[in-house]
Amino acid sequence: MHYVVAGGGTGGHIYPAVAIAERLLDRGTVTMLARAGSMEERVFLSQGLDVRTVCSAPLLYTPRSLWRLAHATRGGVRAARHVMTDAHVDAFVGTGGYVSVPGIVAAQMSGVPIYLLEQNTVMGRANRLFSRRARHVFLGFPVEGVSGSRFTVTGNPLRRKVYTALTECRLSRPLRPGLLFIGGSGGASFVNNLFLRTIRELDSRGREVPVTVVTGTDDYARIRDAVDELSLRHVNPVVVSYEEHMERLYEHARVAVTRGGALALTELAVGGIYAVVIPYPFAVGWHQSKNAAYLESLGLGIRIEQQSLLFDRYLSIVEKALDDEAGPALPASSIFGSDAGDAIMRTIEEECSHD
Ligand SMILES: CC(=O)N[C@H]1[C@@H](OP(=O)(O)OP(=O)(O)OC[C@H]2O[C@@H](n3ccc(=O)[nH]c3=O)[C@H](O)[C@@H]2O)O[C@H](CO)[C@@H](O)[C@@H]1O
Repeated sequence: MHYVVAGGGTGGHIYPAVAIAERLLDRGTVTMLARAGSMEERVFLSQGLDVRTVCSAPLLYTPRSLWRLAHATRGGVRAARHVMTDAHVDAFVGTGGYVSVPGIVAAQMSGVPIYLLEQNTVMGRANRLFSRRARHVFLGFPVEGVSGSRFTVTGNPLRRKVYTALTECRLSRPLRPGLLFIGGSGGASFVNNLFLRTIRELDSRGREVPVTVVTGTDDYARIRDAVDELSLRHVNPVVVSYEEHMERLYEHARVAVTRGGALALTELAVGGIYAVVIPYPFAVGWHQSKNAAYLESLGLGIRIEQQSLLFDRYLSIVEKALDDEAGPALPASSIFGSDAGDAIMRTIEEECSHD
Protein backbone atom coordinates (compact mmCIF):
# COMPACT_ATOMS: atom_id res chain seq x y z
CA MET A 1 0.00 0.00 0.00
CA HIS A 2 1.19 3.55 -0.68
CA TYR A 3 -0.14 6.55 1.22
CA VAL A 4 0.26 10.31 0.95
CA VAL A 5 -0.10 12.40 4.11
CA ALA A 6 -0.22 16.20 4.47
CA GLY A 7 -0.59 18.52 7.44
CA GLY A 8 1.25 21.69 8.30
CA GLY A 9 1.55 25.14 9.74
CA THR A 10 1.51 24.44 13.48
CA GLY A 11 2.33 21.53 15.77
CA GLY A 12 -1.38 20.77 16.14
CA HIS A 13 -1.51 19.83 12.43
CA ILE A 14 2.04 18.54 11.93
CA TYR A 15 2.37 16.04 14.78
CA PRO A 16 -0.91 14.20 14.02
CA ALA A 17 0.39 13.81 10.43
CA VAL A 18 3.59 12.29 11.86
CA ALA A 19 1.56 10.05 14.18
CA ILE A 20 -0.58 8.70 11.33
CA ALA A 21 2.45 8.26 9.04
CA GLU A 22 4.25 6.26 11.75
CA ARG A 23 1.34 3.79 11.88
CA LEU A 24 0.81 3.62 8.09
CA LEU A 25 4.51 2.83 7.66
CA ASP A 26 3.79 -0.50 9.37
CA ARG A 27 1.55 -1.33 6.42
CA GLY A 28 3.29 0.23 3.42
CA THR A 29 5.12 3.29 2.15
CA VAL A 30 4.28 6.92 2.93
CA THR A 31 5.06 10.22 1.20
CA MET A 32 4.56 13.45 3.15
CA LEU A 33 3.61 16.76 1.49
CA ALA A 34 5.17 19.91 2.96
CA ARG A 35 5.80 23.52 1.97
CA ALA A 36 9.48 24.19 1.20
CA GLY A 37 11.32 25.70 4.19
CA SER A 38 8.33 25.17 6.51
CA MET A 39 8.08 23.82 10.04
CA GLU A 40 6.35 20.68 8.71
CA GLU A 41 9.21 20.02 6.28
CA ARG A 42 11.77 20.32 9.11
CA VAL A 43 9.76 18.04 11.45
CA PHE A 44 9.00 15.40 8.79
CA LEU A 45 12.66 15.24 7.72
CA SER A 46 13.81 15.02 11.33
CA GLN A 47 11.54 11.96 11.69
CA GLY A 48 13.20 10.33 8.67
CA LEU A 49 10.01 10.57 6.58
CA ASP A 50 9.97 10.80 2.78
CA VAL A 51 9.00 14.41 1.92
CA ARG A 52 7.87 16.07 -1.31
CA THR A 53 7.42 19.84 -1.34
CA VAL A 54 4.35 21.64 -2.69
CA CYS A 55 3.41 25.30 -2.55
CA SER A 56 0.12 26.34 -1.02
CA ALA A 57 -2.12 29.40 -0.53
CA PRO A 58 -3.95 30.46 2.63
CA LEU A 59 -7.67 29.78 2.78
CA LEU A 60 -8.29 33.44 3.62
CA TYR A 61 -11.31 33.91 1.41
CA THR A 62 -12.94 30.49 1.94
CA PRO A 63 -13.68 29.85 -1.74
CA ARG A 64 -16.91 27.97 -2.32
CA SER A 65 -15.80 26.17 -5.42
CA LEU A 66 -13.20 23.45 -5.44
CA TRP A 67 -12.16 24.53 -8.90
CA ARG A 68 -11.57 28.13 -7.85
CA LEU A 69 -9.50 26.83 -5.00
CA ALA A 70 -7.66 24.48 -7.33
CA HIS A 71 -6.84 27.53 -9.47
CA ALA A 72 -5.56 29.53 -6.48
CA THR A 73 -3.26 26.69 -5.43
CA ARG A 74 -2.54 25.33 -8.92
CA GLY A 75 1.26 25.11 -8.46
CA GLY A 76 0.78 23.03 -5.32
CA VAL A 77 -1.95 20.91 -6.90
CA ARG A 78 0.30 20.19 -9.89
CA ALA A 79 3.14 19.06 -7.60
CA ALA A 80 0.74 16.97 -5.48
CA ARG A 81 -0.73 15.37 -8.62
CA HIS A 82 2.77 14.32 -9.68
CA VAL A 83 3.12 12.57 -6.33
CA MET A 84 -0.25 10.85 -6.83
CA THR A 85 0.50 9.70 -10.37
CA ASP A 86 4.20 8.79 -9.98
CA ALA A 87 3.13 5.75 -7.98
CA HIS A 88 -0.25 4.12 -7.33
CA VAL A 89 -1.58 5.87 -4.21
CA ASP A 90 -4.13 3.96 -2.09
CA ALA A 91 -5.18 6.84 0.15
CA PHE A 92 -4.55 10.50 0.94
CA VAL A 93 -4.72 11.67 4.56
CA GLY A 94 -5.04 15.38 5.41
CA THR A 95 -4.55 16.65 8.96
CA GLY A 96 -5.18 20.33 8.26
CA GLY A 97 -3.25 23.50 7.54
CA TYR A 98 -2.90 25.14 4.13
CA VAL A 99 -0.57 22.45 2.83
CA SER A 100 -3.28 19.80 3.01
CA VAL A 101 -5.43 21.71 0.47
CA PRO A 102 -3.42 20.97 -2.72
CA GLY A 103 -3.19 17.35 -1.53
CA ILE A 104 -6.97 17.10 -1.14
CA VAL A 105 -7.63 18.71 -4.53
CA ALA A 106 -5.03 16.52 -6.26
CA ALA A 107 -6.41 13.38 -4.59
CA GLN A 108 -9.93 14.30 -5.73
CA MET A 109 -8.72 14.86 -9.30
CA SER A 110 -6.77 11.58 -9.31
CA GLY A 111 -9.58 9.50 -7.80
CA VAL A 112 -7.57 8.74 -4.65
CA PRO A 113 -9.73 8.17 -1.51
CA ILE A 114 -9.50 11.11 0.89
CA TYR A 115 -9.29 10.77 4.68
CA LEU A 116 -9.36 13.83 6.94
CA LEU A 117 -8.67 14.50 10.60
CA GLU A 118 -10.48 17.23 12.54
CA GLN A 119 -8.52 17.79 15.75
CA ASN A 120 -10.94 20.18 17.51
CA THR A 121 -14.46 20.36 18.90
CA VAL A 122 -15.28 22.81 16.09
CA MET A 123 -14.77 21.95 12.40
CA GLY A 124 -11.92 23.98 10.84
CA ARG A 125 -12.29 25.88 7.57
CA ALA A 126 -10.60 23.35 5.26
CA ASN A 127 -12.47 20.41 6.78
CA ARG A 128 -15.81 22.21 6.49
CA LEU A 129 -15.09 22.78 2.84
CA PHE A 130 -13.85 19.29 2.03
CA SER A 131 -15.53 16.85 4.41
CA ARG A 132 -18.20 16.06 1.79
CA ARG A 133 -15.46 14.77 -0.49
CA ALA A 134 -13.81 12.61 2.16
CA ARG A 135 -14.40 8.91 2.45
CA HIS A 136 -13.92 9.22 6.18
CA VAL A 137 -13.41 12.05 8.68
CA PHE A 138 -11.70 11.16 11.96
CA LEU A 139 -12.58 13.41 14.90
CA GLY A 140 -10.14 14.18 17.70
CA PHE A 141 -12.99 15.37 19.94
CA PRO A 142 -16.76 15.04 19.56
CA VAL A 143 -17.85 17.84 17.20
CA GLU A 144 -21.20 19.50 17.79
CA GLY A 145 -23.74 18.84 15.03
CA VAL A 146 -21.53 16.35 13.17
CA SER A 147 -22.64 12.75 12.86
CA GLY A 148 -23.08 10.02 10.27
CA SER A 149 -21.22 6.89 9.29
CA ARG A 150 -18.38 8.80 7.61
CA PHE A 151 -17.47 10.54 10.87
CA THR A 152 -15.77 8.62 13.69
CA VAL A 153 -14.64 10.03 17.01
CA THR A 154 -11.25 8.35 17.38
CA GLY A 155 -9.44 10.90 19.54
CA ASN A 156 -6.33 12.63 18.26
CA PRO A 157 -3.44 10.42 17.11
CA LEU A 158 -0.26 10.95 19.12
CA ARG A 159 3.30 10.22 18.09
CA ARG A 160 4.17 6.69 19.22
CA LYS A 161 6.92 7.72 21.63
CA VAL A 162 4.69 10.37 23.20
CA TYR A 163 1.70 8.00 23.42
CA THR A 164 3.73 5.21 25.05
CA ALA A 165 5.39 7.53 27.57
CA LEU A 166 2.06 9.14 28.50
CA THR A 167 0.27 5.81 28.92
CA GLU A 168 3.06 4.61 31.21
CA CYS A 169 2.82 7.89 33.08
CA ARG A 170 -0.89 7.37 33.72
CA LEU A 171 -0.48 3.76 34.80
CA SER A 172 2.47 4.32 37.16
CA ARG A 173 0.73 6.33 39.86
CA PRO A 174 1.42 8.43 41.85
CA LEU A 175 2.39 11.00 39.24
CA ARG A 176 5.66 12.88 39.53
CA PRO A 177 5.19 16.24 41.26
CA GLY A 178 6.07 18.73 38.50
CA LEU A 179 4.20 21.77 37.20
CA LEU A 180 4.46 22.39 33.45
CA PHE A 181 3.54 25.55 31.51
CA ILE A 182 2.87 25.18 27.78
CA GLY A 183 1.52 27.81 25.42
CA GLY A 184 1.03 25.61 22.32
CA SER A 185 3.55 24.97 19.56
CA GLY A 186 4.26 28.70 19.11
CA GLY A 187 4.30 29.58 22.82
CA ALA A 188 1.97 32.16 24.43
CA SER A 189 3.14 35.30 26.20
CA PHE A 190 0.06 35.23 28.47
CA VAL A 191 1.00 31.77 29.74
CA ASN A 192 4.65 32.82 30.06
CA ASN A 193 3.71 35.86 32.17
CA LEU A 194 1.47 33.71 34.31
CA PHE A 195 4.40 31.32 34.80
CA LEU A 196 6.55 34.21 36.10
CA ARG A 197 3.89 35.33 38.53
CA THR A 198 3.23 31.76 39.67
CA ILE A 199 6.87 30.89 40.43
CA ARG A 200 7.33 34.17 42.32
CA GLU A 201 4.31 33.37 44.47
CA LEU A 202 5.18 29.68 45.02
CA ASP A 203 8.74 30.71 45.96
CA SER A 204 7.51 33.29 48.47
CA ARG A 205 5.45 30.48 50.08
CA GLY A 206 8.55 28.26 50.28
CA ARG A 207 7.03 25.64 48.01
CA GLU A 208 9.71 23.45 46.42
CA VAL A 209 8.01 22.26 43.28
CA PRO A 210 9.79 21.41 40.01
CA VAL A 211 8.49 23.87 37.39
CA THR A 212 9.16 23.88 33.64
CA VAL A 213 7.98 26.35 31.02
CA VAL A 214 8.07 25.92 27.24
CA THR A 215 8.13 29.56 26.16
CA GLY A 216 8.13 29.34 22.36
CA THR A 217 11.19 30.67 20.53
CA ASP A 218 10.07 34.34 20.35
CA ASP A 219 9.66 34.83 24.09
CA TYR A 220 12.51 32.65 25.31
CA ALA A 221 15.18 35.32 26.03
CA ARG A 222 12.69 37.62 27.80
CA ILE A 223 11.46 34.86 30.11
CA ARG A 224 14.92 33.45 30.84
CA ASP A 225 16.17 36.96 31.81
CA ALA A 226 13.06 37.60 33.91
CA VAL A 227 13.62 34.34 35.82
CA ASP A 228 17.26 35.30 36.52
CA GLU A 229 16.11 38.64 37.92
CA LEU A 230 13.68 36.99 40.35
CA SER A 231 16.53 35.45 42.43
CA LEU A 232 14.32 32.59 43.65
CA ARG A 233 15.29 30.53 46.70
CA HIS A 234 12.92 27.52 46.62
CA VAL A 235 11.72 27.12 43.04
CA ASN A 236 14.36 26.36 40.42
CA PRO A 237 12.49 26.57 37.14
CA VAL A 238 13.60 25.10 33.84
CA VAL A 239 13.03 27.41 30.86
CA VAL A 240 12.88 25.75 27.44
CA SER A 241 12.22 27.55 24.15
CA TYR A 242 10.99 24.50 22.19
CA GLU A 243 11.05 20.83 23.18
CA GLU A 244 11.49 18.20 20.47
CA HIS A 245 10.77 15.38 22.96
CA MET A 246 7.66 16.49 24.83
CA GLU A 247 7.42 13.07 26.50
CA ARG A 248 10.49 14.01 28.59
CA LEU A 249 8.60 16.97 30.07
CA TYR A 250 5.29 15.15 30.48
CA GLU A 251 7.03 12.37 32.42
CA HIS A 252 7.74 14.82 35.25
CA ALA A 253 4.39 16.60 35.33
CA ARG A 254 1.43 16.22 37.63
CA VAL A 255 -0.26 19.47 36.56
CA ALA A 256 -0.03 21.58 33.41
CA VAL A 257 -1.09 25.17 32.80
CA THR A 258 -1.81 25.28 29.10
CA ARG A 259 -3.57 26.87 26.13
CA GLY A 260 -6.49 24.82 24.76
CA GLY A 261 -4.84 23.35 21.64
CA ALA A 262 -6.36 19.98 20.74
CA LEU A 263 -3.10 18.05 20.76
CA ALA A 264 -1.79 19.44 24.04
CA LEU A 265 -5.11 18.65 25.71
CA THR A 266 -5.17 15.14 24.25
CA GLU A 267 -1.61 14.49 25.43
CA LEU A 268 -2.39 15.71 28.96
CA ALA A 269 -5.59 13.65 29.11
CA VAL A 270 -3.82 10.49 27.92
CA GLY A 271 -1.13 11.04 30.57
CA GLY A 272 -3.63 11.75 33.36
CA ILE A 273 -1.91 15.12 33.90
CA TYR A 274 -4.41 17.61 35.31
CA ALA A 275 -4.92 20.47 32.82
CA VAL A 276 -5.51 24.03 33.94
CA VAL A 277 -6.59 25.37 30.57
CA ILE A 278 -6.52 29.06 29.64
CA PRO A 279 -7.91 28.98 26.09
CA TYR A 280 -6.58 31.38 23.45
CA PRO A 281 -9.44 33.92 23.37
CA PHE A 282 -9.24 34.58 19.62
CA ALA A 283 -9.31 30.96 18.39
CA VAL A 284 -11.73 30.51 15.48
CA GLY A 285 -15.23 29.63 16.77
CA TRP A 286 -13.82 29.58 20.36
CA HIS A 287 -12.65 26.07 19.62
CA GLN A 288 -9.97 26.14 22.35
CA SER A 289 -12.58 27.06 24.92
CA LYS A 290 -14.83 24.24 23.70
CA ASN A 291 -11.91 21.78 23.71
CA ALA A 292 -11.26 22.77 27.33
CA ALA A 293 -14.93 22.44 28.26
CA TYR A 294 -14.89 18.85 26.99
CA LEU A 295 -11.88 18.00 29.16
CA GLU A 296 -13.53 19.69 32.12
CA SER A 297 -16.72 17.67 31.59
CA LEU A 298 -14.65 14.49 32.03
CA GLY A 299 -13.00 15.78 35.22
CA LEU A 300 -9.58 15.88 33.53
CA GLY A 301 -9.00 19.57 34.00
CA ILE A 302 -10.52 23.00 34.40
CA ARG A 303 -11.14 25.86 32.00
CA ILE A 304 -10.31 29.40 33.06
CA GLU A 305 -11.03 32.12 30.50
CA GLN A 306 -8.17 34.60 30.14
CA GLN A 307 -10.47 37.63 30.51
CA SER A 308 -11.86 36.45 33.82
CA LEU A 309 -8.75 34.89 35.39
CA LEU A 310 -8.37 35.84 39.06
CA PHE A 311 -4.83 35.04 40.10
CA ASP A 312 -5.56 33.92 43.68
CA ARG A 313 -8.32 31.57 42.58
CA TYR A 314 -6.16 30.23 39.76
CA LEU A 315 -3.26 29.60 42.15
CA SER A 316 -5.40 27.75 44.66
CA ILE A 317 -6.62 25.47 41.82
CA VAL A 318 -3.02 24.79 40.78
CA GLU A 319 -1.90 24.09 44.36
CA LYS A 320 -4.83 21.77 45.03
CA ALA A 321 -4.05 19.81 41.86
CA LEU A 322 -0.36 19.65 42.82
CA ASP A 323 -1.35 18.16 46.17
CA ASP A 324 -3.39 15.41 44.47
CA GLU A 325 -0.74 12.69 44.06
CA ALA A 326 -2.89 10.37 41.95
CA GLY A 327 -4.11 12.93 39.44
CA PRO A 328 -7.44 12.66 37.63
CA ALA A 329 -8.85 9.25 36.71
CA LEU A 330 -9.70 8.58 33.08
CA PRO A 331 -13.42 7.80 32.78
CA ALA A 332 -14.14 4.29 31.47
CA SER A 333 -14.30 4.04 27.66
CA SER A 334 -13.08 7.61 27.23
CA ILE A 335 -11.58 8.52 23.84
CA PHE A 336 -8.24 9.05 25.60
CA GLY A 337 -7.96 5.44 26.76
CA SER A 338 -6.91 3.82 23.48
CA ASP A 339 -4.47 4.50 20.66
CA ALA A 340 -6.24 6.78 18.14
CA GLY A 341 -3.36 6.41 15.67
CA ASP A 342 -3.89 2.64 15.49
CA ALA A 343 -7.66 3.02 15.07
CA ILE A 344 -7.18 5.46 12.19
CA MET A 345 -4.61 3.23 10.51
CA ARG A 346 -6.90 0.18 10.81
CA THR A 347 -9.88 1.99 9.27
CA ILE A 348 -7.83 3.26 6.33
CA GLU A 349 -6.23 -0.14 5.78
CA GLU A 350 -9.55 -2.00 5.92
CA GLU A 351 -11.39 0.39 3.63
CA CYS A 352 -8.57 0.56 1.09
CA SER A 353 -7.99 -3.18 0.98
CA HIS A 354 -11.60 -3.57 -0.31
CA ASP A 355 -10.91 -1.29 -3.31
C1 LIG B 1 -3.69 29.52 18.21
C2 LIG B 1 -4.33 28.36 17.53
O1 LIG B 1 -5.30 28.52 16.79
N1 LIG B 1 -3.76 27.16 17.77
C3 LIG B 1 -4.28 25.94 17.20
C4 LIG B 1 -3.11 25.01 16.80
O2 LIG B 1 -2.45 24.77 18.02
P1 LIG B 1 -0.97 24.41 18.37
O3 LIG B 1 -0.24 23.86 17.23
O4 LIG B 1 -0.35 25.53 19.08
O5 LIG B 1 -1.25 23.43 19.57
P2 LIG B 1 -1.65 21.96 19.96
O6 LIG B 1 -1.70 22.03 21.39
O7 LIG B 1 -2.85 21.41 19.30
O8 LIG B 1 -0.41 21.05 19.48
C5 LIG B 1 0.88 21.32 19.86
C6 LIG B 1 1.72 20.12 19.53
O9 LIG B 1 3.06 20.55 19.49
C7 LIG B 1 3.82 19.77 20.39
N2 LIG B 1 4.89 20.62 20.94
C8 LIG B 1 4.59 21.82 21.51
C9 LIG B 1 5.58 22.59 22.03
C10 LIG B 1 6.93 22.10 21.99
O10 LIG B 1 7.88 22.73 22.45
N3 LIG B 1 7.16 20.90 21.42
C11 LIG B 1 6.17 20.13 20.88
O11 LIG B 1 6.43 19.03 20.38
C12 LIG B 1 2.86 19.28 21.44
O12 LIG B 1 3.36 18.12 22.07
C13 LIG B 1 1.61 19.03 20.60
O13 LIG B 1 1.67 17.78 19.98
O14 LIG B 1 -3.66 23.79 16.26
C14 LIG B 1 -4.50 23.05 17.14
C15 LIG B 1 -4.98 21.80 16.39
O15 LIG B 1 -5.80 22.15 15.32
C16 LIG B 1 -5.67 23.91 17.65
O16 LIG B 1 -6.39 23.20 18.63
C17 LIG B 1 -5.14 25.20 18.23
O17 LIG B 1 -6.20 26.03 18.66
